[in-house]
Amino acid sequence: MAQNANDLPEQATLFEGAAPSAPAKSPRTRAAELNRLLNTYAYQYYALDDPQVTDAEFDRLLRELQAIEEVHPELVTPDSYTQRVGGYVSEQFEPVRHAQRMYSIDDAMNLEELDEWLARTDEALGSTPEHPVAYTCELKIDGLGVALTYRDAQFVRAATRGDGTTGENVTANVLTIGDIPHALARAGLARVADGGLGQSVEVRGEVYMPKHSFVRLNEDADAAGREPFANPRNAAAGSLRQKDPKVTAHRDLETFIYAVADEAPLAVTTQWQFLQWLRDCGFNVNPNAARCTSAREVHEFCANALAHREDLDYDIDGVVVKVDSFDGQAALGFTARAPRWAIAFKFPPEEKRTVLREIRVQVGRTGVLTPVAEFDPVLVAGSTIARATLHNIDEVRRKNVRVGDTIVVHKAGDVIPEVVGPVLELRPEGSVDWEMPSACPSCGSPVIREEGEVAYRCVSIDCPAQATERLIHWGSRNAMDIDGLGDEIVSRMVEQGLLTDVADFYDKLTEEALSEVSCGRQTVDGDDIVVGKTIASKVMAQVNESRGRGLARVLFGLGIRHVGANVARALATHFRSMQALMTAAPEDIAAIDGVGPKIAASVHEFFSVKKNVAVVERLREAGVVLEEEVEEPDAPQTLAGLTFVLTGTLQNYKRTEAAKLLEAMGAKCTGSVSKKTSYVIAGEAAGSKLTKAEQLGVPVLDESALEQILTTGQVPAL
Ligand SMILES: NC(=O)c1ccc[n+]([C@@H]2O[C@H](COP(=O)([O-])OP(=O)(O)OC[C@H]3O[C@@H](n4cnc5c(N)ncnc54)[C@H](O)[C@@H]3O)[C@@H](O)[C@H]2O)c1
Ligand SMILES: [Zn+2]
Repeated sequence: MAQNANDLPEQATLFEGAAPSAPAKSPRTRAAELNRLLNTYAYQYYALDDPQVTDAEFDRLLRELQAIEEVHPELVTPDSYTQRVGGYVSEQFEPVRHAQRMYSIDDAMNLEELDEWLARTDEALGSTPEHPVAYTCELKIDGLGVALTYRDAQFVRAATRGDGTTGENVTANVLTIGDIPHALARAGLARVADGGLGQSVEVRGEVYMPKHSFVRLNEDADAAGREPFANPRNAAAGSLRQKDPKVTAHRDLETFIYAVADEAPLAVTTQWQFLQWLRDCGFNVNPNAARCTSAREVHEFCANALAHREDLDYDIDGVVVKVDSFDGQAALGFTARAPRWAIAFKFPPEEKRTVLREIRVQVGRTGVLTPVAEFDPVLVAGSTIARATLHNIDEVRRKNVRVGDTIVVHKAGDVIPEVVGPVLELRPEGSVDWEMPSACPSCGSPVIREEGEVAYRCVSIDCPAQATERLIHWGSRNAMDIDGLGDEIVSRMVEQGLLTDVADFYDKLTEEALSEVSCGRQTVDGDDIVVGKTIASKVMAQVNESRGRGLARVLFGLGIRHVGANVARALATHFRSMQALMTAAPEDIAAIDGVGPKIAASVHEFFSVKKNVAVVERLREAGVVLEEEVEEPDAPQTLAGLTFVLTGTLQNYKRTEAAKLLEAMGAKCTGSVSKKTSYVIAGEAAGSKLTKAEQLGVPVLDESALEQILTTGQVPAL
């Protein structure tokens, strides 16, 4: 075990909220004030997907309110924040009343609180050394809770948690999420009271955005001058709660399902069995779960989860510990806002204090000036960070940070370094608000701020910073992916005139010249260290290889304003060749899903500049592929593991043709019926195979069922 949960990092004191020295208020006043704050913050968080304080700060305020109410029960009102499940129902969506309430989960902020809960629960359920109470430990996915309803085994509705009683109907949006089965798979239905027919089953889980997709989405937001999302949870919520499901479809969302509204019709008796049932039904279930029968095992699971938190491609904010047996759960029941049979062990936020030394302005490849906080290096969540983007001047103002401030930093969604805010008590005297420079720090041209835009930019065509950033961007991971092209080396090459535009990589740069470039470091004797032959040849091999990356990456790499990785892919998929895109009318570009007039205008503008067209032509001459091979997406392998036998005459298919289609979804098709056959599909005048199937009890489907399988990828309930 790499880390013991007892060694959890200490939590930094937070920067806002009631200062410890605030004059004592009456409990009633403070409780009212806390309720007001909590409601405001919750509204911004749930309704607007735009949190104004950190989760740790929010939880601290909630805890303070709970503590006051514990001592003064007379202050507990039905509408106190402690009595409700946070969340809002936006008028954008049709309201949905949940058949069973959706709850929050009480928190354990440290191991002592977790142990207290375990001891209390053990006691309530009469745990003994011979028959210890079992707990299922699961990762607490930091996403957005949703409820999915299946009727007659078919997906019919999705709703957000909302305020727990009423949620938002987001069915159309959820339909665009790839991993949600449209029909419950057979293996799971076998364990529903009447085979699933006529039953309405509501499962619950979390919609989340993978970390790598969150990073890409924010890169796109930066390229388009849109506001980035604060963390993957907000990105997921913002993406799902869209008026237009088409927008949702372009966002990468995934799910983990872990609960059911009413377990009565299911032939399972524990959470552990239930998770298997969900898998049998075809749901995505998180593989990192454990059934534990002692506090020690629960601790181990928590420590392990914390140690591996960063290896996961999704954000987790703790571990949920649940009483395993459904009978035990029923015996304990619920409070007003949470089940008594579950607890969320919350990971401490990895927040650190450091000192902001400088706000440096970076000139991006599109000329946007970005303020970047440079602070004393600190170790946060496993790596040392020393800078974080502040995005734009509005953000600098909102965060209220000044050079010289002691600041709190963390990693948003565990990945992106971020300044949380200043520790105001430690602000040095005489500090002043930071101002955007009026001239470009790279070329000295005056900077401008376009009407209605947050960004300041340098519009000088020959700005060397823009050239450098463009060249670095061309080599970046989501663009041409040229490994070994460090920022320092690129800017040296620009200074030395080796590189001016991206075509130079292919028709000008030589291994020889690259090997002589200084990499910005010096030997102890003060001599420049150069790139050298070995690295130069590796980089040039990557440059050569990058010729074949395809149109989408080229388009993204060119750094056209508003064209992020996702838009580039949409354009490449639609037009398939640079030529077609370059000659396309703006209306045709704008008509593509997820593009629109603003991007279309920007693309059109880019190709109306002669210099840009010349660079593209040189890329073509240098053998860079400017076409996109669009592969037809493979059908999801929803029938994997199933064996079919086709017999008789089908009306609309040849048997071989139908077999091919089933095989494309992962099924096996054989010629003879055995005990291993999952299904026989029988057309007209089926003979001995049908009889054999009936003898062996192999289920028989007709052509309309086949039709359903081919359209939904799932075997309909029998
Ligand atoms: N920053 C802010 O302004 C702000 C405002 C409001 C709320 N919040 C944050 O939101 C959270 C409180 O929200 P909450 O009431 O939804 O509680 P919660 O998110 O802490 O816990 C309950 C939720 O956990 C989810 N969950 C994830 N994995 C699960 C699993 N394996 N099993 C069961 N449930 C699982 C479910 O959706 C469940 O509803 C806190 O973290 C709080 O800090 C922040
Ligand atoms: Zn400039």
